[in-house]
Amino acid sequence: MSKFQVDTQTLQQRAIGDRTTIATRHRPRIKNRFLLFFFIRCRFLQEYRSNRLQGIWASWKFGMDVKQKTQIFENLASFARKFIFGILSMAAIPNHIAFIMDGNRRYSKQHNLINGAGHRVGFSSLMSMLRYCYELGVKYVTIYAFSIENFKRSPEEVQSLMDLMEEKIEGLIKEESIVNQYGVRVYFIGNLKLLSKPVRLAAERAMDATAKNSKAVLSICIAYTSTDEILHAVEESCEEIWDKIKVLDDCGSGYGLIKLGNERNQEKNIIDVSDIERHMYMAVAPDPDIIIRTSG
Ligand SMILES: CC(C)=CCC/C(C)=C/CC/C(C)=C/COP(=O)(O)OP(=O)(O)O
Repeated sequence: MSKFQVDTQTLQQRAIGDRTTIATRHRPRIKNRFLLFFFIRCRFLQEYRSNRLQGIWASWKFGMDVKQKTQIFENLASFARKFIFGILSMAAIPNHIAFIMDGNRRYSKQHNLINGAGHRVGFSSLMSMLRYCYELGVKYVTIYAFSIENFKRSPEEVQSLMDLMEEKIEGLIKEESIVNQYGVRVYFIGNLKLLSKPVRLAAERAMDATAKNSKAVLSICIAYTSTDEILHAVEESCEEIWDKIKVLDDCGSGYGLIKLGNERNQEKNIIDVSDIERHMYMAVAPDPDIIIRTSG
C-alpha cells in the first residue's frame, strides 16, 4: 500500500474508536444534564404545586403593591436558593458547622447604630445562616453566643444582652419559628446557673419544647468556656465513680475502690477519657467539621 493510499479498515476502526472515546467522554455529562433537567423540572413542579409560583403569576397579572413585590422577590430568591442548594447537596455536605458570634459591636460602630442594635442585626444574620444550613442538609449547628468571659462587660451591656437572649429564645419556641419549621432540637450548653433567672427558664422551656424534634440539632453555648466545660466533666465523672464506689464498698474499708479498679483492670485510672467525654456538654453533637468566626 502506497503512503497516499487510504487504509479504510484502519480509518474505520479509528473512527469507531474516536466515536467510542467521545461517547464515553460525554456520557457522564449527558447523564448529568439529564439529572439536572429532571431536578429543575421536579423543583418547578414542587414550587408550582405549593402555590407560590401561581401567586407570583396572579400578582403580575392583577397588579401589586410594594409589599407584594417584596414578597415576590423573596419567593424568587428562596426558589433560586433552594435550587442551588439542591444541586450543592448532591455533593458531600458538612455534618456539623459551628459559628462563633463576634463583631456585632464593631458593626454597630461602623454603621452608627444605637447601642445593642448590632447584636440584633447579628442575631438576624444568624437566623438566615441557620436557614441556609438546614436547607443544605447540615444536621448539627453550634452557636457560641456568650462566654463566661463576656460577663465581665459593663453591667448595662450584660443586662441588654440577657434581655435580647430572653426575647430571642422565647421567639425560638413559637410555632412558626425556624426551629419548628425544620424540626430542630435545641440544647443550651454551658454553666446555665450563671444566667439570669428569666434567661435560664426560657432556655429550659426551649429545650423541653423542642425535645421531640429530631431532624437536626442546634446547640447554643451561653455562659460557656471550654475550660469550664472540662472542669464540669471531670467533676461529674468523679461524682459518678464515687457513687459506684459507695455502692460496692459494703464493708467500708476501701473494697469498692479496689473492686472497681480490678474490674476496669487499671487501678490507677479509675476515670478514663471516655468518662470525661460522656460528661462534656458537647456530647450531644459530634466534633464540628467547620468553625466560622464572624467578623474579621
Ligand atoms: C438566643 C441567641 C443565640 C442569642 C444571641 C444573642 C447575641 C447577638 C449574642 C452575641 C453576644 C456577644 C457577646 C458577641 C461577641 O462580641 P460582640 O459581637 O459583642 O462584639 P465585638 O467583637 O465587635 O466587640
